[in-house]
Amino acid sequence: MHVLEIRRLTKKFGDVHAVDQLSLSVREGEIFGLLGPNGAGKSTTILMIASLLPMTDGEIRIFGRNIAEHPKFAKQQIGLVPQDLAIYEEMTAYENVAFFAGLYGLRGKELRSRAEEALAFVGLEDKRNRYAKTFSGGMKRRLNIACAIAHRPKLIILDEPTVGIDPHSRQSILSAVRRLNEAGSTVLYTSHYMEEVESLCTRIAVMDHGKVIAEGTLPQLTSVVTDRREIVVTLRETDRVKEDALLDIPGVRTVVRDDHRLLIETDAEVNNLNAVIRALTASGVEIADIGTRRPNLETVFLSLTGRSLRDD
Ligand SMILES: Nc1ncnc2c1ncn2[C@@H]1O[C@H](COP(=O)(O)OP(=O)(O)OP(=O)(O)O)[C@@H](O)[C@H]1O
Repeated sequence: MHVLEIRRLTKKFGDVHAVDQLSLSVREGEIFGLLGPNGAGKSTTILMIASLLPMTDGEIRIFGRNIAEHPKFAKQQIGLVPQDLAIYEEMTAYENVAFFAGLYGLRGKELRSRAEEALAFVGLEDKRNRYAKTFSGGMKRRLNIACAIAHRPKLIILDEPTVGIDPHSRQSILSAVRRLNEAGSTVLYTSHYMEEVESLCTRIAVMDHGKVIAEGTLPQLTSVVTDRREIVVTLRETDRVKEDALLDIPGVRTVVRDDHRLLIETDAEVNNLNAVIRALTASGVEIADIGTRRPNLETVFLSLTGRSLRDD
């Protein structure tokens, strides 16, 4: 059964194709990852799924029903955790969750027990009476999640829920997502952190410029680049790097600068590490660290687009 089906979804902002003929399906029970760099179109896609932004073209179905024809049904099935916090600073944690649960039609005893349950889910039960304005960034993100899940939605959509928060809150959020999934919710999770998507998601769509450029399980996605390996060099500064010299080395396919790192995609069977080190030192750069790694989602993105996922 498909919880979500998107067909040829398009959103234009003037001349910008934020989402461009995007099609994908999410099956019941999945944690489906939407991975892409900033500006790929993830948030725009999610806002259209949640009926918060009109689409330019295309179709979205939730449990087989077109959301344009069944907006109320669609809304009941979805719990949206938006990227921008949607909580009230002047209300307590409990009041926030109860308010959103009320918007979804919960009342009385049921509302109270579901609100408590949602707070416990994100580990905020002992902070229930504290005002949201006193919370840390990570606690606000967790409260944001509690607000979206009290009505027990079948599809939970989280838009980059771990951006800019402390490691403890990040782990707590990832664990809450796993437990929500184990308790029966299907999850659509967007991120530009490849490590999160790799460890959390059962299936992944890689997005770039409003389109899905690859889709599958992690082994399926990385199988297209098993003949590759990545040399990751950390440098004191990348100004002096001569990309042409690196690209002349046998086996080297692409060279991408990513902040203070150089990502060099190379054929797996060619032993060219020494040649890379020689080329770098010859151009006068100082190597802080160098290593190789097997293909991961970043390699997949690099080989498909010639850019780093963190090229933002
Ligand atoms: N309201 C808007 N008006 C004009 N352009 C927009 C609007 N919202 C988004 N865009 C543009 O659409 C494209 C996709 O943006 P979107 O926010 O969906 O990307 P994203 O993958 O979610 O990235 P981020 O991680 O930065 O949120 C970008 O080029 C963005 O500038």
